[in-house]
Amino acid sequence: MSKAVEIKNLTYKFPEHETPALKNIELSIPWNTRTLLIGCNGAGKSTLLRLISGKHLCLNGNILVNGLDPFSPTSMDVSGEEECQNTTYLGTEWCHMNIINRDIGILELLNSIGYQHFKERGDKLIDMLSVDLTWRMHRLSDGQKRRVQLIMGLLKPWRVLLLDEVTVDLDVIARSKLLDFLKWETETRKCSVIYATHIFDGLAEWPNYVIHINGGEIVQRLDYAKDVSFSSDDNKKTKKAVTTGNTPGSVSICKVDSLHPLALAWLRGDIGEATD
Ligand SMILES: Nc1ncnc2c1ncn2[C@@H]1O[C@H](COP(=O)(O)OP(=O)(O)OP(=O)(O)O)[C@@H](O)[C@H]1O
Repeated sequence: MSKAVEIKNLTYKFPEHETPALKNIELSIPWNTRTLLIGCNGAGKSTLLRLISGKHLCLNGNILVNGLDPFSPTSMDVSGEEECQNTTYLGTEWCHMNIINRDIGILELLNSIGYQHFKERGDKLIDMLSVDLTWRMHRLSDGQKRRVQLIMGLLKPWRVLLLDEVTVDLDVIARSKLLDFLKWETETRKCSVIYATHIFDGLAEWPNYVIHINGGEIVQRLDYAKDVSFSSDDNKKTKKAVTTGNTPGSVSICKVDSLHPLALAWLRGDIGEATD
C-alpha cells in the first residue's frame, strides 16, 4: 500500500538563490500519523510543505502523496468509503484570503463551499470551534476569523493535511480542540497530518514523528514513542534542557514549566467548561 507521503532524493532551488532551499530530502510518512516539522525561520519547512501540496513543481526528486504525484491533475481520492481531497494545504497565504474581510454571513460563506454536502463534518467543526452561524465576517476578531477559516479549510476530508503555522491567532481552547480533532481524525480514518510550527504548547502528547530541518536538510527524525522521553531529574543534574537518551539517536527532554495548562484551565472556566 502507498504511504501518506514518500519523498526520494528531493532537492529544490528557487531561481533567485544560489543555494537550494531543500537538499537531498528523503522522507516516508505512514498513514494515521501526526508529524511535527521543527526548524528556524528560513530552514525550509514551508517550501517542503508547498512542494508536497503541489504548489511548487518538483523537478529534482520524487514526491508521492497517497501514491500520486502532487502536481498531477488528480486531486481527489475516491478509493475509500469517503470522497477525499488528496491534500489540503493551509498556509500563510491561505490565512490572507480576501473573503475573510468581506461583509458576508458565515452560513452563506460555508454554503458556498459545500457545507450542505459535508454537513455532519461541518457541524462538528462549527461546534468544536464555537462558531456562531449568525456572525458576519467583517465584524469578527482576528481569532474568530481564523476559526471560520479553519472550518472552511477542514470541511472537505483530506488524506494528507499540511498545516503551516495557522494557529497563531487562536486562543488556547480553540488550539487545543483543533489539535485534539486532528489527533482523532488521524486515529479514525486513513489520513495523516504534517504540521510546521513555532508554538509547542500543548504538543507534548501529540506527534508520532518530529522532524528537525536545518538549512534545507532533514537533520533528525524522531519516532516520538521510541526516541523521546521527558525527564525531570536526569537533565537537572547536567543542567541541559536536552540530553542524549538511553538508546542511540533518542533524546531526553527536561520537563519545562509552561503556562499553557493554567491558561487552558482559566479559559475553560471562562466558557463554563469543567476543568480537570
Ligand atoms: N518565494 C520565494 N522565492 C525565493 N526564495 C524563497 C521563497 N520562499 C522561500 N524562499 C527561501 O527559501 C528558504 C526556505 O524558506 P521557507 O519559507 O521554506 O522557510 P521556513 O522554514 O518555512 O521559515 P519560517 O519559519 O520563517 O516560516 C529561505 O532561504 C527563503 O529565503
